[in-house]
Amino acid sequence: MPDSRKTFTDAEALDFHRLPTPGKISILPTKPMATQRDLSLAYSPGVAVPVKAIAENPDLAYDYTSKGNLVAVISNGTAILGLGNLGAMASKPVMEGKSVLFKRFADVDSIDIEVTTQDVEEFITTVRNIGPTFGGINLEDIKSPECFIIESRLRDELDIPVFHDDQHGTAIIAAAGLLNACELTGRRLSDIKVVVNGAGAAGLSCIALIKQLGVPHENVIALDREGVIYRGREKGMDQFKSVHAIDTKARTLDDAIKGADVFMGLSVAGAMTQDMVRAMAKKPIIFAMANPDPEITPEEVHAARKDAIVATGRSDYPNQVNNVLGFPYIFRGALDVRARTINEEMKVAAARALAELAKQDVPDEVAAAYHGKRLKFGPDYIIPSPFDPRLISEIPPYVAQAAMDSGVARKPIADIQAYKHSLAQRLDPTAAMIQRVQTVVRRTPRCIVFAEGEEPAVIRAAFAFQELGLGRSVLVGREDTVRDNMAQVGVPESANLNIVNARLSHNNEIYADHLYKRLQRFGFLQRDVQRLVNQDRNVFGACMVAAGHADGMVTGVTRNYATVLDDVLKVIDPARGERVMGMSIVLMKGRTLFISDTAVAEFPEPQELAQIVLQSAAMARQFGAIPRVALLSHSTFGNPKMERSEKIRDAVSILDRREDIDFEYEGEMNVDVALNANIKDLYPFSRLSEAANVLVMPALHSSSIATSLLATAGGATVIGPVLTGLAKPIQIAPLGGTVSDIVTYATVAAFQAAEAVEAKA
Ligand SMILES: NC(=O)C1=CN([C@@H]2O[C@H](COP(=O)(O)OP(=O)(O)OC[C@H]3O[C@@H](n4cnc5c(N)ncnc54)[C@H](OP(=O)(O)O)[C@@H]3O)[C@@H](O)[C@H]2O)C=CC1
Ligand SMILES: CC(=O)C(=O)O
Ligand SMILES: [Mg+2]
Repeated sequence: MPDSRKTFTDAEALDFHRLPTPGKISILPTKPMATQRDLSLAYSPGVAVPVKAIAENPDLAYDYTSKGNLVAVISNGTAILGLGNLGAMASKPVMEGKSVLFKRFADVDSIDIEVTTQDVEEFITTVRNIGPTFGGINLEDIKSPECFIIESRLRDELDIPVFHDDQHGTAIIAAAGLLNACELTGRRLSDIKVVVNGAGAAGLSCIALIKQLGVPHENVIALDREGVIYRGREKGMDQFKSVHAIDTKARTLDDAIKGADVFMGLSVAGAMTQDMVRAMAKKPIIFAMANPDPEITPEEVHAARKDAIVATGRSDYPNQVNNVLGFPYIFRGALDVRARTINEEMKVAAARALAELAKQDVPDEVAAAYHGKRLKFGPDYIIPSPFDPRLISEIPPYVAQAAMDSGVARKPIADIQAYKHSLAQRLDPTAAMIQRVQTVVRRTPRCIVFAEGEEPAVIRAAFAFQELGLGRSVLVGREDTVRDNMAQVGVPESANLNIVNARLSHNNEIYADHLYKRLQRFGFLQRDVQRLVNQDRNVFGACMVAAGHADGMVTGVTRNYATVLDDVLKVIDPARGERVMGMSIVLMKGRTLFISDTAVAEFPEPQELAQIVLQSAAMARQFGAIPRVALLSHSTFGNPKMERSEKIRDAVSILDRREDIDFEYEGEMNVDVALNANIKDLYPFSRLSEAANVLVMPALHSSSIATSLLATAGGATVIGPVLTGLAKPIQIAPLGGTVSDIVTYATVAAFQAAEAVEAKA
């Protein structure tokens, strides 16, 4: 079945996994390993001290090793998503994916382990023997009924949480969705008739949890490949299915679905038909949760019934009922109290907390995940989105509290409110920032010119930009070449990308006139500017933006920064009262820094530095930060006395004389004083209330060296230099930039254009 929703090609999925480094995870040290002394402490002989301590008291492994924040994702590949038994090795991409989601959503360190056995005893022995290494074990994609035996035995034999995600993770999310869908359709759990297709790991666990929440045993019909699981059936039965067998005349899904209120699919793609949907009760609730393709698509359901509430396991439809909403947060809460297990109380607490969260007002970041659409509790929003940044603070405290109340916490949390507040800081700021930018862009989609439109990477970026709902893309280039390259990189003809050939454009004359007016007194003849418009794609693209035929431009992949900037400045002036400058956004764990000027002014004078401070603060604000600006130097508040520091001191004095500054700034100071709260205590008169987040550098070489160093040696993500101070949004991507670099810069250009529109409104 061709998947019309897919926004990537198979080749892109493979490249994503292969490049730049194979796989999705790596391991980082948390201690310095630089000196002989470090080595003596970390390894022999220093390591002997914690070894002896743990030998005496194994619980100390939580204090002296990474155990307490480490979860193993373990599979044997016997039920990979809905793809079936494809073996341990084939399951590795999914398991790495789960590991990366643990980290991304809940800052849980996680490693995937694929066990190459389908023998239950062998699998149990393997996991039992390696179990104590971890703070918890997440079993994944192990087929039923073996998964039930494996999980139950390991839960008994290990004193850490062992959680089969496909069973309980899925059940928790499905139960949360069901609670809300019932509320929306005026149903009580005690009255509903439920059909569950798929009586495996996920299906049977969903049935158990919804029964625990109040759905009567007789009201649930379960089906497997053999049809209805009725009392007395013999074929294909086992003790786990038998528990849910009921007295019924129904034998097939067609029989069972008649008049049902709820359908839960945990089986395979295409198992449900439109006729079955039509046969259900009023306002049917349909959770088609098979992955990667559901039992029935939302389009098919809605074509058959307008009154249905539909959920799937996929991220590209509303109502994603997927265990990604559960396992990161459930383990976060469990690990933080060093829980011995994840029990029923903790699961119910998670389900109820998730259901409640969907009813609260939705923040912008969530809207971003839904292409800028505002969400409100209702049929298309019964469950929070996986990108909801509130999940990390809202779900784990309930899980932790339930663990404490039910007596399975080794280390109770004394102040649960303080714990709740600490959780948000675990999120990587990169994702939050990108989401904030995308929210604004999607709310006001803009048209962006990709000046180097014949380049394969640029074509792919333009396609991705449009597919991500960030705006319209215009490629500048010769149509034949662009189309040939589109075919080569697998961008379909139907992609609807606008291609403009500079030489053939009917606006050519307008652009040449515009340029001639600007350049005639700078040695350019009419024919010179005509040649520029025809031949220089940066000039042509910038002319499109200047004339209002596009909202912004991205370029820079094929030419050096200075040349590109020079081309652009031929066409576009600085904004009134501003200077053209570059700001780099540096994202490191727990910290976002804005560094400027990283692009233009080589040795800024005091007046220029003051202007850089003003623009940097404004831009940091645009990106969602409360600016605290440090004007950096080699010296701190006059020590040591240096000639170059005088300029910085003068810039501070200029700022001091202004009366319109509504943000914190201070200088001159060295970077350690700006960023290190302890050193800051030596200067109690400093006007920075906390560590600085905007660093204004004394010169271009220092800003450029600092940002490159952070990126290469410090592992930071650096976005930029983001160009600012031009009258129109133009962004210059790095020479040889990747597809994702180009998309990022195009998004920033679109963000600046959208902000300008919003500021005018
Ligand atoms: N959205 C989510 O978060 C999650 C979704 N899932 C999805 O649920 C599905 C099942 O996963 P899981 O429980 O782990 O796998 P299992 O292998 O444990 O169970 C699969 C079940 O589906 C049944 N089945 C297979 N084909 C059909 C069919 N045509 N009609 C009715 N029943 C059928 C099997 O029947 P039999 O017993 O006769 O073999 C079995 O009971 C997968 O598609 C998976 O992607 C799973 C976990 C989470
Ligand atoms: C989501 C998931 O775990 C599955 O489909 O198996
Ligand atoms: Mg799974």
